[in-house]
Amino acid sequence: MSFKLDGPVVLAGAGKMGAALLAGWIARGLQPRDVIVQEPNLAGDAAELQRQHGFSAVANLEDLPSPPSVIVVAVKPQAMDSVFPELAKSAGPATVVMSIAAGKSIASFERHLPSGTAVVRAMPNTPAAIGRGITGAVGNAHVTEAQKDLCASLLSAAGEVVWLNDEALIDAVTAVSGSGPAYIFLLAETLARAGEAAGLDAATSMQLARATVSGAGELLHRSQSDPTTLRQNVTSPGGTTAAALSVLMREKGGLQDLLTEAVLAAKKRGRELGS
Ligand SMILES: NC(=O)C1=CN([C@@H]2O[C@H](COP(=O)(O)OP(=O)(O)OC[C@H]3O[C@@H](n4cnc5c(N)ncnc54)[C@H](O)[C@@H]3O)[C@@H](O)[C@H]2O)C=CC1
Ligand SMILES: O=C(O)[C@@H]1CCC=N1
Repeated sequence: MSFKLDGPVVLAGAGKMGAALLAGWIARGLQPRDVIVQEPNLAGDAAELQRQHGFSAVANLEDLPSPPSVIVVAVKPQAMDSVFPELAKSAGPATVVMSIAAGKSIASFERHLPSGTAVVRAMPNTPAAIGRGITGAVGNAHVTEAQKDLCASLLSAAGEVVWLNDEALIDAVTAVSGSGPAYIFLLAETLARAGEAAGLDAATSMQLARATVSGAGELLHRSQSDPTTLRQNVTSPGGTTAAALSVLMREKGGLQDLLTEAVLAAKKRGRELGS
């Protein structure tokens, strides 16, 4: 994968999501000398990546040596007010600012950045760490084709990219795929506990649940069939799966109701984080 750069790629915030993106970029050929991480507390996966690859790190955005091609903002939405003034000083006229912060609108960045600054708002997810993430993204009118290509290269190093033509959809993307991995991990946890209730020991039940969730995910990934067909393939008429699905798919309070309520709660929280 090629990254066309006029200046460094700066990652502001190398926590869980920032480190996942960074791992993807380096794995797909972004040279560590082209990366600067801004992180007041370099630890965990990001510190390990630095040990392995030796990119530079600074504590503050004001310490950057030259205007970046792109600043990827991966700090918590709640911390953004302290980041905006630093961003405004460090972004040059050719810098694209790409935020992955939940809820934070393009307009909130534009208010703090010099007029005409290119801003992309993106929402990735943690499978980015293994190149199997998916990101929804949308840019403002100042994003050039070259800047869009650069952002697309950085995001596609982490998996699939879906460009949206309406920023209003980003909170829904956040609720489905940004937060979505947590729903699937909860499914694995819950399935393991349910296995214990059915008589299995904890370790065996977790082994079965983990392999089932990851195997079903991989089958969905590789198969041409849609999820409905794959589900039907498991379900023998009058059999065990049908018995379980009659509980999960019951008309009131079934998985459909619960997941819809959960996704709408995540979407609402995204809006709140932005205001
Ligand atoms: N964790 C996830 O699954 C996803 C997270 N996001 C977004 O990514 C962003 C980061 O989330 P996580 O990586 O989960 O959080 P995190 O807390 O693990 O990482 C945030 C990092 O930003 C650093 N940071 C850098 N400059 C900072 C400053 N000036 N003030 C405060 N902290 C500063 C913190 O030290 C920390 O390491 C959030 O905005 C979140 O909405 C987006 C998609 C998925
Ligand atoms: O929980 C959050 O707010 C972030 C955004 C999407 C996933 N994690």
